[in-house]
Order: sequence, then C-alpha cells, then structure tokens
Amino acid sequence: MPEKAMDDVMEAASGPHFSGLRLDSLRLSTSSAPSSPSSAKASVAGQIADDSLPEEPKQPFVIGVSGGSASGKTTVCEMIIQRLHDQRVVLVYQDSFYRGLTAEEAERANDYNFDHPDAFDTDQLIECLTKLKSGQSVNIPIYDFKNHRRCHESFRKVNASDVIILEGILVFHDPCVRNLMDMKIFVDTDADVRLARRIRRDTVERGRDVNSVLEQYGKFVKPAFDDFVLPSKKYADVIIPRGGDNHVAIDLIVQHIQTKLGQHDLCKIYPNVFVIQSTFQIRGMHTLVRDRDITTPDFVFYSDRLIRLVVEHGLGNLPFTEKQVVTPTGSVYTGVDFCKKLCGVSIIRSGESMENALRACCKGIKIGKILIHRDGDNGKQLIYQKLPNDISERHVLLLDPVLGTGNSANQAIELLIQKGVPEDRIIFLNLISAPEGIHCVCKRFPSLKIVTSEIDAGLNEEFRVIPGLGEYGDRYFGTDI
Ligand SMILES: Nc1ncnc2c1ncn2[C@@H]1O[C@H](COP(=O)(O)OP(=O)(O)O)[C@@H](O)[C@H]1O
Ligand SMILES: Nc1ccn([C@@H]2O[C@H](COP(=O)(O)O)[C@@H](O)[C@H]2O)c(=O)n1
Ligand SMILES: [Mg+2]
Repeated sequence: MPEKAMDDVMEAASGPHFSGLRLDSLRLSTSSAPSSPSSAKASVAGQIADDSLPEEPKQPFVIGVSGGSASGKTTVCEMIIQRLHDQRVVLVYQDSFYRGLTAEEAERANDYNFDHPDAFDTDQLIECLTKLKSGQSVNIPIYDFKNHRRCHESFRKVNASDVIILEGILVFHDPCVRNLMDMKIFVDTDADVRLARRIRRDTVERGRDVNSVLEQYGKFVKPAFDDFVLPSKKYADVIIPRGGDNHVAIDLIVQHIQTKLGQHDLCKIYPNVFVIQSTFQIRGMHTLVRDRDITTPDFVFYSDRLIRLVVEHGLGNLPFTEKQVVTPTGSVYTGVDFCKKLCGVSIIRSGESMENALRACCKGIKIGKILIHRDGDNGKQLIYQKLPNDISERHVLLLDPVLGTGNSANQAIELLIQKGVPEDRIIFLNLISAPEGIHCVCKRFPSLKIVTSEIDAGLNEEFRVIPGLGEYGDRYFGTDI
C-alpha cells in the first residue's frame, strides 16, 4: 500500500488539531520550568496527584448509531458532528467493512444479501474500533457501492479523536461491537419514508435502477430489517423518531455528550482560564496559522483575526457599569459602559503583534512594553520596560501570543505587581497556551485571568509548544526566512 495513497485520504475531521489536554504529554509540574527535560518528565506524577487529574489518558467517547437503511443515520451523525464543533470527532461507517464481492459474486450481485450480518467483516471492525478507542490511528477500508468492492489501493486514515461515532444498520447486532459503545442511538423512521429515500439515493448515488432497488428491498432489506435491525433497537439508550428532522432530540444528545466530555481539564482546575468558544472558523484559522507552508501575509492575516477574537473575549472579562441611553425612537436603552481605566502591555517581540487588535478595539489605549531575555538565567532577565506611570490604577491586558513554559509571563506579571497592579486586574491574552505554562502562571498568580484560543498538547524537549506554530514573532514579522 503506497504511503501517498493513504495520505490522500487523510481523515479531515481528525486532522492535526489538538485542543484537548493530553496527559501523556504533560511534562512540567512545578511553578517554574525544569532545568532539564528529564527533570520535567520526573515531575509528571507529582503534578497529576497534585491536581487530582485522572491517571489514565482520557478515552474517546464512542457512540453507536443504528437504524434501518436510509433512516437518516448518516444525516443524524453529521448533525451531531456539526454541533460538536469544538471536539475532535470521527465518523466510522459500518459499510466500510463490507467484505466486498469476488468478480464472480459481483456478476450476480442481485442475489447477494448485503443486509445480513455475515456481509460485514465484523472482526476487522472490532479491531479498528478497539485501536481507535485506545488512541491509535487506523486505516479504514474504502467501499464502493457501485461495484460492491473494496478499493485495494487506498485506505481512509483515521486519527485518534475525542468522540468516535460508528454508524450502520447492524452496529448493535454483535455484542462485542455493542460493548465498545458508551452511548447507543437508534434512528427510527417510517418504513415508507425509508424506502422512498432509498430509491432516490440508490438511483442517484449508488448506480442502481428503480426496479433493482425495489427487488432488493423486498428480497433482502425488509426481511433483514425485521430479523436483525429491529430486534437490536432494544439495546438503544436513545431512540430518535424522524431522524434528522428531530432537532430537539439531537440537541439533547449533543448536550449529553458535551457534559460527558466536560470542559477542558485545565479550565476545571483553574477557573480563571478561559478558552474562547471554538467554531469551525476558529479551527480553520488555527489550521492555517499552524501550517508551516503558509505565506507570511496569510499568517499575519489569520493571526490578526484570531487575536482580535481573543482581545474581544479578554475585554469581555473587564468590569462594567450600567448605562442608559436614549435611542432615536425616544426610548431608553439600558446597557453598560466600558471600563475606561485600561492599558495594554506587550511582551516584546511577539506580543507586539497583538497591539493593533487591541488598538482597534480600544481607541487611544496606552500600551506599555516589557522585554525579557529568555535564554540564560532561567529566562528571568528583565532587559527593558516602559509602562504608563499610572499603571497601578489600570486594568492591564498583558499580550503574548504563545504561552510556553510560563517563565517570561511570570517575570512580566511579577513586574506589573511590583508596579502596584493588583493581580486580579491583569488579564493575560494568548493565542495558544501550553498546559505547562498555564500551570506555571496560574499556580503563582491564581487571581489573574488567562484568555486563550486553544490549549495545545504540551512542550517538547526544547520547551517548544507542540503542535504549536513555531517562532511566532519571526513568522509574524517575516524574519523566519
Ligand atoms: N430528514 C430528512 N429529510 C429529507 N431527506 C433526508 C432526511 N434525512 C436523510 N435524508 C436523505 O435520505 C437519504 C438517506 O439518508 P442517510 O442519512 O444517508 O441514511 P442512512 O445513513 O440511515 O442510510 C439521503 O439521501 C439523505 O439526504
Ligand atoms: N454493495 C452494497 C452494499 C450495501 N448495500 C445496501 O446498503 C445498505 C446499508 O447502507 P445504509 O447507508 O443504507 O445504511 C444496506 O441496506 C444494503 O442493502 C447495497 O445495496 N449494495
Ligand atoms: Mg449511512
């Protein structure tokens, strides 16, 4: 199997995006960076015990979606995925595990019962699902409904995810498959609606004619539904009447999944850490800025968009006073007045990339600067600082797009506190944050707020954020070439 072919069908929904905390990559535990990678590793156990985190890496949440053919299983799954936009979700089709007919069988495909459990390679399905559940990536076969065969040249590579959805007519039939599921959903749609949809779909998408669809339905699909699919409905935790039309049921299911998955673990530990609500737009922008091949203008453009969102979110954490205005209709509108005593402080050099967004949101805002030398002296050397004289009376938005070890951040925050800024008046704005940096800053300054757009997996041996986006300042200011 050529490597390229596998890459070509790389699963988009499970791409290189790690917004969840991975305990296996949590290496740093003390409130300052360890002096060596080995000491970092050695401190893992202490950190986990300290923060009451579970010792095992989180297992993905597995959802089974069953129902008759054309009941709307795929449609329901796609709606769930759309609503779970801030989680990594992967959809696995039982259909991918159809055994595939020999040339001889394919000639008499009309006599083949595709609705019987034996038509699927269930052992292979169990192997794939078990691997995915344990966090490994898998190659899933690609099945062609037109010629009833598997594509032997390529696979669909599916990566580890937070949620795995397995859908298919018989996913509740085998007890071993059922036992891998955390939640079972049955899509219940009237038989006549299913048949009508199936005729339309199979003639349009699966290369069939109406007569063959009707013949197959009477001979195999309906009897198998009665013998295997319907009896498996009793295993369902949730039954969705009317499939994708039932928005109430789908919303309730999504809420349940979100509760099960919970917030980011670090937000539970540190209530002052805020990760902005993810959307496909935000994930798309992160995908672009993290791509090492993006051009500098595009990097700047999408970073600016993301930074603007972080800044707006950060401003939303400032205190406000009630204010009433009279509208042109003569009515009174009761709203709020912004907090006026503000200033920005950028940590040179990459923090300066966030100044424009701050200026765009807060007209005429004062912006101070701090330069900290990161190499040598364990990153604690303050080289330069220029801050507004009245900074102690202001709320401070501290700007640095990447929170790595937390050493520079702590140095900057220390300086602000020395200048008389109360800790709870500092909001630290990041684009991406490493869990190690969050621990480091939040342990030392528990009243300070951190607002970030994504929390990454961790730091590597060189204390660089992984997956991260490289040297932010160089990429933003075009000095990386
Ligand atoms: N609520 C719905 N309203 C109209 N058409 C639908 C609805 N749900 C599904 N369909 C259509 O019916 C066909 C079968 O739906 P699909 O979700 O693929 O079913 P399944 O995965 O259960 O076989 C598709 O062509 C789909 O677009
Ligand atoms: N070569 C094949 C394989 C399967 N089928 C039919 O597909 C149905 C399952 O897919 P759904 O998306 O409808 O769940 C199943 O009822 C098989 O009859 C086929 O026609 N040809
Ligand atoms: Mg389907």
